[in-house]
Amino acid sequence: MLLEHQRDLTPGDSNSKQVIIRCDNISKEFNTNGKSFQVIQNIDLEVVENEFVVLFGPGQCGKTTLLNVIAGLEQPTTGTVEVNGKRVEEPGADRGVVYQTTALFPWLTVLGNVEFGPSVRGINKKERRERAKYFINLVGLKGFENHYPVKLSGGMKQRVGIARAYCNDPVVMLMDEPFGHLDAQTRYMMEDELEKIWQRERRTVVFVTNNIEEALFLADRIVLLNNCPTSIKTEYRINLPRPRSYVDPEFLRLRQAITEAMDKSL
Ligand SMILES: Nc1ncnc2c1ncn2[C@@H]1O[C@H](COP(=O)(O)OP(=O)(O)OP(=O)(O)O)[C@@H](O)[C@H]1O
Repeated sequence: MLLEHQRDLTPGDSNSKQVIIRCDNISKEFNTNGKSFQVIQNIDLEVVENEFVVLFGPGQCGKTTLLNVIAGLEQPTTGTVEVNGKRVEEPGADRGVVYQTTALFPWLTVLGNVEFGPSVRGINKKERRERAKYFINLVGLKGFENHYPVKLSGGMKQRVGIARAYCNDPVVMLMDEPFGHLDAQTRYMMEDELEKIWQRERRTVVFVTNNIEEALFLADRIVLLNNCPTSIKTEYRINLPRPRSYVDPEFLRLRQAITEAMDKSL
């Protein structure tokens, strides 16, 4: 059944906004001990400026691999990725990444971690400190600038990870289950915070999750992936007003419909 939200999903159809991420016929095979294992099969995906796209699909279907290909951490076996018109061949500062467990430098403070990227890029101290403080503030960590990571909770570490990625002024944010390790209450809070941050500091986002509530809370568009080797099963434009309510009847209806669609792809 075609949901109302699945209409208008041809690439480039999103109000004619500029395409920022273009994945063209991506396939990925891993070779382990002489055996090849296909994880991604012929994915075409376009993400337009400031769009929040969620990659949603069954466990181990290949979501992280696809994100890593966009990040330049994995090379596709066939196909190409472009970000802002530039071919992706390796990781780059134009792509900020946030992972499930954020690897912060333990010997640097919150401020040191957040301004690390701009300092490597040669941004002068005054400018990078101002930027770092702005983003530390934005993620709700004002007052923790001089704390070391070991003193921070899991949620606070993820906030630092988000501030660090933003501080490097990326064109796109790539987020791989950034709240997957948090307890349920903190996770809801962080989803809410991320939505607010994104409303203030718009970026093109690709966010990986296997949590349907999280996907519906955050996405402009949910890309539902098939089981491994993964391909795009279908897509849903999520037009619910923001901030969203987890108990809104339309939210619940979509939650059920998308969950059922995913179950069929298992
Ligand atoms: N470097 C690698 N070498 C070999 N196989 C790999 C490699 N990276 C991932 N895989 C395999 O590819 C498949 C997809 O993994 P991937 O982590 O991309 O899926 P996922 O959908 O993100 O999983 P999850 O929902 O558990 O986060 C898995 O079977 C995994 O074991």
